[in-house]
Amino acid sequence: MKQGVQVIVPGSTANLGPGFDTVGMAFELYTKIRMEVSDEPKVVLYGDDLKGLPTDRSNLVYKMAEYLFEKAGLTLPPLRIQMRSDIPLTRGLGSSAAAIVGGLVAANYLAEEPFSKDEIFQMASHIEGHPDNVGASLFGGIVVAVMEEEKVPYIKIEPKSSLKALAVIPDFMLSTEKARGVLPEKYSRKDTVFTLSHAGLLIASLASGRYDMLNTAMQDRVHQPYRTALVPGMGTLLDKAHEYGALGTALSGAGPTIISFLEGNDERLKQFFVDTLLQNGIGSTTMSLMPDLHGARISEDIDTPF
Ligand SMILES: Nc1ncnc2c1ncn2[C@@H]1O[C@H](COP(=O)(O)OP(=O)(O)OP(=O)(O)O)[C@@H](O)[C@H]1O
Ligand SMILES: N[C@@H](CCO)C(=O)O
Repeated sequence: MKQGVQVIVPGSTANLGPGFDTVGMAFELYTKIRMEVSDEPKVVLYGDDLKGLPTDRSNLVYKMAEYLFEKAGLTLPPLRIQMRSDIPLTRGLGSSAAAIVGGLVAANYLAEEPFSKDEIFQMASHIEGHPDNVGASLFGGIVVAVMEEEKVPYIKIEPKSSLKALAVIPDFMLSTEKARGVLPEKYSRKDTVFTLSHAGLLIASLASGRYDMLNTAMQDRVHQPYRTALVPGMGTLLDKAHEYGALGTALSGAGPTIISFLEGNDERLKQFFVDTLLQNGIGSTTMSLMPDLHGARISEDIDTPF
């Protein structure tokens, strides 16, 4: 067994409008995890972003190591896990997916790689319940995936180097569980066809680099209309961001972050985002984001200070 490893995992946006539970895109925004065999179990958290998370075996990353070792039929030794993250927690930028992918990838390395990357993807998708964020975190770029019983077939698309994003992150958390709880069980044929056809156009637009189509393509009727009530100002942001230079805009994952894609300067859009949320009584911060093209990466360097 290997004695230690460091893994860097990108955060991501999921859905991009109509690609609900299907499409994810990774960003240069990272969770860093160092996992080492130790005398006793311990999780050490650095920085403000991870404040409040468990520092014992109940931490999600620790649980992923336990899960992977059990699946491999191995006994997990006590681990010391150190972690820091730039991904805001519970805001729709894939923090849980990055933790799941990071824990599995690090533990797989310690266990001498009993599982392939595709098998890790399957595990991560089933644990998270959908493949969109975990696919982007694991593989980087834009990942389109479908979840079947046994397999999770996917295709990775590389965005053009001109494509970037602007995220506005409201000053409140919204758990994925709560944001999924407001969705209906059934949809009309009209809303299903609307969303299917826009999802098709979204993938064609991303695969061909026809980003001029994104504003039309990123509309959906499966989740955003039901989640609007959870994020004051969201309706205005989705309707009007195009007028401030956005190519297309959506709720990021389960929210509350809203994300726009763009190719030019984002100053006007930033102001519009912050002002609109403020008018709705919500403070926020913005992040200019570049796509991450590589996904989770392993480093054997566990000697430099964390
Ligand atoms: N680095 C981490 N270590 C341990 N647990 C984490 C870590 N990051 C996230 N989590 C867990 O995941 C929860 C957030 O998951 P949730 O799915 O609600 O939000 P998200 O992943 O940030 O957003 P979204 O899925 O919409 O992109 C946190 O409350 C915490 O329990
Ligand atoms: N596809 C998921 C992403 C958040 O985990 C959702 O929108 O609920």
